[in-house]
This record gives sequence, structure tokens and C-alpha cells, in this order.
Amino acid sequence: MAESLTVQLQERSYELHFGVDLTTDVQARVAALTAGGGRVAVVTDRHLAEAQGARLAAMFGAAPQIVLEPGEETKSLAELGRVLEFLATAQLDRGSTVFAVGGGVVGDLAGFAAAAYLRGVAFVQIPTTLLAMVDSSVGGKTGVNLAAGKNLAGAFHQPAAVYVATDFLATLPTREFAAGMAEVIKYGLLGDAELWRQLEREPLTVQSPALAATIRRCCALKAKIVEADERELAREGGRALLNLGHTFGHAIEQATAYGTYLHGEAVAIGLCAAARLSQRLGYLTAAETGRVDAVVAAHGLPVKLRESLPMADLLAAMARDKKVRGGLPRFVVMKTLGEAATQGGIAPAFVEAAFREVGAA
Ligand SMILES: NC(=O)c1ccc[n+]([C@@H]2O[C@H](COP(=O)([O-])OP(=O)(O)OC[C@H]3O[C@@H](n4cnc5c(N)ncnc54)[C@H](O)[C@@H]3O)[C@@H](O)[C@H]2O)c1
Ligand SMILES: O=C(O)C(=O)C[C@@H](O)[C@H](O)[C@H](O)COP(=O)(O)O
Ligand SMILES: [Zn+2]
Repeated sequence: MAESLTVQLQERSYELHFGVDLTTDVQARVAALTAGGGRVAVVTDRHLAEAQGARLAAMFGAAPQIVLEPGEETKSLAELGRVLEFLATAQLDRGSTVFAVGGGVVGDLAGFAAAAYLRGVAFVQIPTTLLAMVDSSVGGKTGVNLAAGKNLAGAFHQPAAVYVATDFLATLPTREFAAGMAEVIKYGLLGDAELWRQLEREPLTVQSPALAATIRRCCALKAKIVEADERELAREGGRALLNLGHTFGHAIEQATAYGTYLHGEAVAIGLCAAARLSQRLGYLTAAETGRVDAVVAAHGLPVKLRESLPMADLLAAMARDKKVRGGLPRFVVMKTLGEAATQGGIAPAFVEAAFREVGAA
């Protein structure tokens, strides 16, 4: 039996359903949609289709399906065009629903396609990676990368529902599970000291009895933040707090052309850099920075760049961060381990020093 949680956003409110399998719940939704005359189409990727093809067939039967190549390169304008053409060929109308079944790449791309197709159709998220379960399937940020930078084109488009079936994780590679843990660690650091202490006491694994409850806890925290600042408009704090570690992390992803680090790995290094910046600003002690490194490493994630990257490339990428205002960067810093804040006016030397300490040249 699925447990649920509502993301309260007036007419855009929706349920997150948590459980194991959830095939019958998804079948029931598809049946209700089609009985009402709606069409459905499925966007997924090749790894998932290979690992969970039987489950996809059980959920969606003969519904039109597009299988994308896995990987961050798929979050592109070219692939967006392909998905839009697929939706048109499948003759989806305004009463139709797109199902995004996969990790954050599928969810971000399919969600953006759903936002753009016919100027907006419904979409449902079925996250199949840890990262997508705790973060990308919730909150309605959709989009693709541009040559100029990460997530530079997109839309806020909330899903109609999210089905979090944790047993999808049984086939997820270990490296991908660890990447999802970077976002879990982020939640602990930005606003859940109890979760942070739990991760410090004992690293979370795919076998942990606490895993399902931890996924729900992260979703509940994200839901609260999104409910308060859906479009990231707050002058301070607000939804931008979910960007902890990302100003550095996105710069690392972009400077390596998305080919070296998974998003979660880049965020992990970004969290370690953000801790160093927070230390320089007088918020964290050296011992606390060490504790951030220790938890990141204990979850199989990098604390430093494997190979040095030119500072100029990283700073150029940071200049395109969405938190920049009037040409000036803003950062998410840790006031303590469990509380974050946004801050502008930080000396560039502090930022560069933090980046150097995690391996930038
Ligand atoms: N929209 C948001 O709020 C938000 C939040 C965080 C991250 N993101 C974005 O999400 C993306 C990263 O998502 P991700 O970490 O899920 O990566 P991903 O979507 O690339 O999936 C990771 C890999 O796991 C495979 N896979 C997925 N589910 C599987 C399963 N159950 N069994 C076997 N293999 C499976 C995929 O094919 C892929 O190879 C990045 O583009 C990032 O920017 C978006
Ligand atoms: O939902 C949010 O808000 C986030 O910032 C979550 C991040 O984990 C995620 O990586 C997001 O895609 C970053 O968005 P961006 O606006 O910095 O591109
Ligand atoms: Zn992220």
C-alpha cells in the first residue's frame, strides 16, 4: 500500500506516492486517464528499458514509448526536439499525459517537453534513481543544458503526480546510488540536522532499513521549500538553498563537458568546496569541514577533483549560475551543519581559495 505526501501548490498541488513496486497504482492511473479519453506516452532511457523492461510493459502496455540514450548529453535541445516530435507523432492532445520513467535526465527532459508541447500538457514522474527519488522528480524544475551552461533552458512545470517505487533501486549501479547520496547529504546540511547526524552515525546504503524513510524525509523537506518559494524568487534563502554545493558542482560539470563526473559527484565536491567557503566566512570550524568531507567520502563520493581544472574555466561557468544578480555571484553557505543561507558580496579570493582546496588549479 502506497503512502503519500501532498506538495501544496494551490491548483498545481500533487501527490507523491511512496511504496514498493506501485505497478498496480500506475496501471490504475493509466486506465483512468485512457478511460477519460486521454492518451499517454512514455519517455524513458535505454538502461532502464534493459533493466526494467518487464515492469515498463506491465505499467504501460502498448502505449507509445521513446527510449533515449542514457547520460547527461541527452539533456540537450536536439533531444528535446526529438521528444517533442515523438509526442506529436503519438498524437497526444491537451488531455494527454507524458510519463517520465527514469533518472533526473529523463525527468528534466520529458518534463520540459511536457511544458512546451501544445504549450503544456500533464506529466507524471516515475523516478528510478535515488537522485530522482529524493530530488529531481519533485518541485517542477525541468530543462536542458545549452552549450553555454548547465540547465540554462527550461520551465517550472509541476508534475501531476510522482510515484516513488523504491525497489527500482535494485538494478541501479552502485556509482549511481552514491551520486544520489550527494543530494541526500545536501538535504542534511541545508536544513535537517537530524538527517545529517544519522548520516554521520552510519552511511546509508541501498540495503539500509532506513532508506525508504530517508527518501520520504528528503521529499518532505524539498516539498516544504518548494511550497514556500516555487519559482526561486525569494531575495534570500528560499528555494535557492536547494542549490547548496551546486554553484561549484555545476561549474565542475561544465568545465569537464559532463564527461568525467556524474551530477551527484560534482555536487559532492561542491559541498566540500561550500564547506571550505563557509569556514573562510567564519561559520564552520576546520573540524566541521572535516566532518563534511568524512560523510561525503563514507558514501563513496569524491571530496576533491580527480584531476585539476583551470580556475578560469570554473569561474567562467560560475558566472552563468542562475543565482547571479547584477553580474554578482551569490552562494549558498552553511551557517552550521544543518542550516544553510544564501549570501552575496563574498570576496572572489574566498571563492577561488575554496575551489583550490578541492583541487582547482
Ligand atoms: N529538476 C531537478 O530538480 C533536479 C534535481 C537534481 C538533479 N537534476 C538533474 O538530474 C540529472 C541527474 O539525474 P540522475 O542522477 O538520476 O542521472 P541519470 O538520469 O543520468 O540516471 C543515471 C543512470 O542510471 C540509469 N538508470 C536509471 N534508473 C535505473 C535503474 N532503476 N536501474 C538501472 N539503471 C538505471 C540511467 O540509464 C543512467 O545511466 C542531472 O541532469 C541533474 O542536473 C535535476
Ligand atoms: O530543485 C531545486 O531547486 C534544485 O536546485 C535541486 C538541484 O539539486 C538540481 O540539481 C537543480 O536542477 C538545479 O537547478 P538550477 O536552477 O541550479 O539549474
Ligand atoms: Zn542537484
